[in-house]
Amino acid sequence: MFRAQLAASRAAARRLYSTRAPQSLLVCARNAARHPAYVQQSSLLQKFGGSNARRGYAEAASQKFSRAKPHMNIGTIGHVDHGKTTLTAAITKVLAELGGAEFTDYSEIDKAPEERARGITINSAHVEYETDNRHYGHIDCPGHADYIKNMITGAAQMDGAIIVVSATDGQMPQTREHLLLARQVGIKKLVVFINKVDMISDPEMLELVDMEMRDLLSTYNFDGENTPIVMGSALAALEGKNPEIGANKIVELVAACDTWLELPPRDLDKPFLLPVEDVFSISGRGTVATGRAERGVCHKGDEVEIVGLGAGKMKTTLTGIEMFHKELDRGEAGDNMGALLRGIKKEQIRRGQVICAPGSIKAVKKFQAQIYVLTKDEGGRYTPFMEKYAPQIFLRTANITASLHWPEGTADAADKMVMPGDNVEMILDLVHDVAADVGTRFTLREGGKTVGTGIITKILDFA
Ligand SMILES: Nc1nc2c(ncn2[C@@H]2O[C@H](COP(=O)(O)OP(=O)(O)OP(=O)(O)O)[C@@H](O)[C@H]2O)c(=O)[nH]1
Ligand SMILES: [Mg+2]
Repeated sequence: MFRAQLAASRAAARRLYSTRAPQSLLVCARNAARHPAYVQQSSLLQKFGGSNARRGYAEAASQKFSRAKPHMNIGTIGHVDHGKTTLTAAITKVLAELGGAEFTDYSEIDKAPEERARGITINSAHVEYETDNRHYGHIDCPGHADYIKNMITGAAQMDGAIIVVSATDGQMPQTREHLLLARQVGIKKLVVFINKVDMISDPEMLELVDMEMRDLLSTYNFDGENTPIVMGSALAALEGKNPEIGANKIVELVAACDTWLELPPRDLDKPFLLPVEDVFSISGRGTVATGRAERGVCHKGDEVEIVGLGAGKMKTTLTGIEMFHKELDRGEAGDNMGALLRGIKKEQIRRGQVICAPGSIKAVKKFQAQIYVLTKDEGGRYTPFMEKYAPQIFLRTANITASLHWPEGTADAADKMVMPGDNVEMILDLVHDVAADVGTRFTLREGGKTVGTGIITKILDFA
């Protein structure tokens, strides 16, 4: 169905193009011709991330606060029942009293709405709050599977997280699994909240949990030594009792987020990258590649590189930038643009490649990735697969066959099955090279349906 859609939108784009002045660099194919991941990404972005969240904030802020605070997406992660939702509610409560949030009660957070991310249903609640320095979007998921899906698909990308661990249990399997996933999806820093201290009378016990958590953080390559650890009771804060372990600790926790968690670089500050969606040849002017700029800024006259699908490192110059049939001197992340390329023939560039700042991204042929395999209810496979399974991977606008293998040293690799619903780390061997980095997300498709989603954790082979 997607192919048909794509063909139709391209045809529409061509028709539109043929009715325009030939000088026009066009960007007509943009909407429906976009990679499905793009459609998802942009709608999700609108919903949770980027500009809309900021706009939403700006609207709220215009009534109360200054508009100038930077935005950051965080969330609560950790083992089942350790108090993630209670803590989320408590943060909104305490900050509401300080004028930086609207109180969202436990029950409202826990009946999280369903969101669809690339065919995967994720239950997640989003709340917002702000401190003196920042505006936060905060995500809490009701179930372990939802955290896994959310983190791998980036349905609501977390730039940092609060890992909640109950003082009564200490670290548990999902504490570890969420830490590993946080590492895999590129979260660099975490803050720890040791919860339920109201149930512990022995201070040595708390010290033990503190030490254990620092060790565990270091095991997963976080800065265990310096990570702030706050001990308190989310329930006390939510119920407005014992401020010394309740509200005061929430204030301390939020201050730790403000100072320890680092703001992600804005898309505009990253090196320029434009995934090529379509290519046109415009008589008298040359070759134009169209697409939606993913990150960075470009200017007319910039030197750029074409990467992926056997391009090597083809260098060229951006001789024109156009949006909505107007010529511009500058394009930036989020723009649907046409890029006129000097000395490049139409046959030399194609959908699936990227146009980027020279040296900013490499073409890869083999990588390791964390993959979530969709269940049949999510539209995925009915049956398990084994090593050497070869689906199509959709990465930005590229569509490439890849074969899956277990990492070296995996026991019983030849017999090991991957079941729908599994979260696995595997190696992908690509038929063609593609521009990609650690942290790049992709989907796995087979017979026209999405069967999985993944994020690159390690590059193993460059083109
Ligand atoms: N005594 C005590 N109980 C707490 C505290 N924080 C949370 N709880 C209780 O622990 C239970 C689990 O809390 P939740 O906030 O639902 O935990 P969760 O981590 O969101 O759980 P899942 O979403 O199911 O993984 C609830 O019964 C809470 O009332 C606390 O500080 N002290
Ligand atoms: Mg919960």
